[in-house]
Amino acid sequence: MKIALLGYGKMGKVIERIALERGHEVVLKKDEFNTFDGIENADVAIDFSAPSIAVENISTAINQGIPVISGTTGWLENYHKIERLCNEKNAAFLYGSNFSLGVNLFFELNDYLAKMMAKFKDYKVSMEEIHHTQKLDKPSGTAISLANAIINHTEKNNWAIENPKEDDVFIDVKRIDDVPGTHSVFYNSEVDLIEIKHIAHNREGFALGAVIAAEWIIGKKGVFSMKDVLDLHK
Ligand SMILES: NC(=O)C1=CN([C@@H]2O[C@H](COP(=O)(O)OP(=O)(O)OC[C@H]3O[C@@H](n4cnc5c(N)ncnc54)[C@H](O)[C@@H]3O)[C@@H](O)[C@H]2O)C=CC1
Ligand SMILES: O=C(O)C1=N[C@H](C(=O)O)C[C@H](O)C1
Repeated sequence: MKIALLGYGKMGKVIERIALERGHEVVLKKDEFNTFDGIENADVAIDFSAPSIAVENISTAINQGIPVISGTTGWLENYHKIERLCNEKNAAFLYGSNFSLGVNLFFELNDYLAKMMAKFKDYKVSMEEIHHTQKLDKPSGTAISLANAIINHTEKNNWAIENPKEDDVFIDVKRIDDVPGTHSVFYNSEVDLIEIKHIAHNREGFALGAVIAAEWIIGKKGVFSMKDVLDLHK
């Protein structure tokens, strides 16, 4: 398949290598120094760019009728706008806060644990996310997905990265050089601590997941998530 890479930074480069290894072709590497010229030749667009540019990248591809995979985080206040555009244009769009298989399994584990812990009020839930110092958004998109699942199943109503209120899930955000992404969920009581943790060793898992999602979305119409790609919940 012919791929337009929207964003050609740390992730765009790993995605390019994995896509070429899997026999695909890259027809556009869009960054801040060029235009969308050539996007019309793509079968699919993969957006790993920046919070400020993601909506423009995704809308441009959808308006051309090109299916889009987006892994960019930090733009979700505009998610419904993109969802509407996708439906209006009868196009295909898939956002994932994290494309790695490991994190998507971790999401399932987090969901199960949150459901189970909801009735054990002695345990206080909190989270931690650690990423490299170049990351633009906080908390991470993955941390927001994890927190939203906890909010769905417990009496928590929101998440907070500072001064948490009683009904907030506190997310402790840490930035340390070269950390690809570490997420932990804690349930702490007076007597013990339950912790679940995912550590990405590198960016390969994110990139492979994005290419697999791009292969999967060809020929489909609608708004999807990684649950659809991985056939979880079926
Ligand atoms: N969903 C997932 O599995 C993952 C998501 N991410 C997210 O993907 C995004 C990109 O991550 P990285 O590649 O590490 O970042 P990066 O900073 O290394 O690369 C971003 C690229 O976006 C493009 N870009 C930035 N500003 C632009 C502008 N104003 N106009 C046009 N192009 C622009 C440039 O090509 C830049 O190199 C981030 O939002 C990050 O949080 C990162 C890893 C995994
Ligand atoms: O910016 C990153 O690097 C990452 N971003 C995603 C996020 O915000 O959750 C996914 C991964 O943790 C790496």
